[in-house]
Amino acid sequence: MSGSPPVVIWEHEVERLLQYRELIPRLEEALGKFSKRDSAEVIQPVRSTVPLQKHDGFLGLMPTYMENDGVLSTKLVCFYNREAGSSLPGVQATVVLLDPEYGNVKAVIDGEVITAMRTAAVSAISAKLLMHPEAEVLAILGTGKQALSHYNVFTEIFPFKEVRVWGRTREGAERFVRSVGGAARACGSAEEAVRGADVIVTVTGSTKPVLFGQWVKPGAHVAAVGACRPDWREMDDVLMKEAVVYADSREGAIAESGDVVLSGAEVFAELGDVINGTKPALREKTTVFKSLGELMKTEPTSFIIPLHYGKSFSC
Ligand SMILES: NC(=O)C1=CN([C@@H]2O[C@H](COP(=O)(O)OP(=O)(O)OC[C@H]3O[C@@H](n4cnc5c(N)ncnc54)[C@H](O)[C@@H]3O)[C@@H](O)[C@H]2O)C=CC1
Ligand SMILES: O=C([O-])C1=[NH+]CCC1
Repeated sequence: MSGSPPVVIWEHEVERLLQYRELIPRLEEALGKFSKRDSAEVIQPVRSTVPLQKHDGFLGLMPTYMENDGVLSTKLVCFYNREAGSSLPGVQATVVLLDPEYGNVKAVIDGEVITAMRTAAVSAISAKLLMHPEAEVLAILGTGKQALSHYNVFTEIFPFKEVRVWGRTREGAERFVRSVGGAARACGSAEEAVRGADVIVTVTGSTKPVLFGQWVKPGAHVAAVGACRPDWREMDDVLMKEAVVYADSREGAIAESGDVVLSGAEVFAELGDVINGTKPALREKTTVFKSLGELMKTEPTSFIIPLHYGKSFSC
């Protein structure tokens, strides 16, 4: 096996193979394993980041090893602070799967769909655990790739009665609404989108707060996905201090989230702690899930390979 060249699996194939109904339970299991901090289950250091100063962006290196599952991979992700109207992508990713025994590369997999779907699936897990069970109104701030994957999974698995979308430009929000067949409402301001919402998803490239605590309904759940640098924000101090804060990785949130670092908010628990039953899901409180994306690019990667080979492939 070590002599075989790597297989290349690209966007359309990943799209064909990944399904939320399979991804969500596998990610729940992986989040739980990670929070046990058992090195035979998952080793995943906080992402190393290389600044791309000239291009106002960063390269993130995200290795994971799951010894018990025999899976070793790293994601390479570039993310940028783009000007309004830029036609360049905000995030680009590739996942490399290695053989842990030989050290050779087994597969190079497009990371766009994995990043979009995995991130949205983990936010959906946070909402499953932390939102009010009768939540009716979803607000999405942002209109890019993550906005679309979050719209797709949240409307697939929860019965929201209303979906509101706000974007940096009115046209962007209207374009987004048309792209999902008109089932959402474009809002003229973030405040209009957020007031009274039960669940709020922030998926912007903003480096300054776009979501303010004074707008947020008590008891709402916020899945905060953007602002993955220690000096970038999506939420203000009021919200960060009022809410109970959960994260995918405690170390990641403390090192990389400007909303956590600059507000001084405490991370109450990881989602994996809630899944493992070691920390409570405080649904009645206002909750923020701070997603850094640290976790489990490996998990979808590992099951794409057998699916690609019609289940008969052995690693
Ligand atoms: N937590 C995680 O696991 C992940 C986080 N991200 C982050 O999520 C965010 C969204 O990612 P994508 O949808 O892939 O990017 P994208 O480039 O497709 O979309 C970004 C959206 O943010 C908007 N935006 C940019 N600057 C803004 C500002 N100052 N105010 C309001 N809106 C603004 C853009 O108009 C666009 O609608 C980025 O910050 C990205 O770094 C992306 C992937 C994974
Ligand atoms: O996990 C991920 O792919 C990213 N997190 C922050 C920017 C990209």
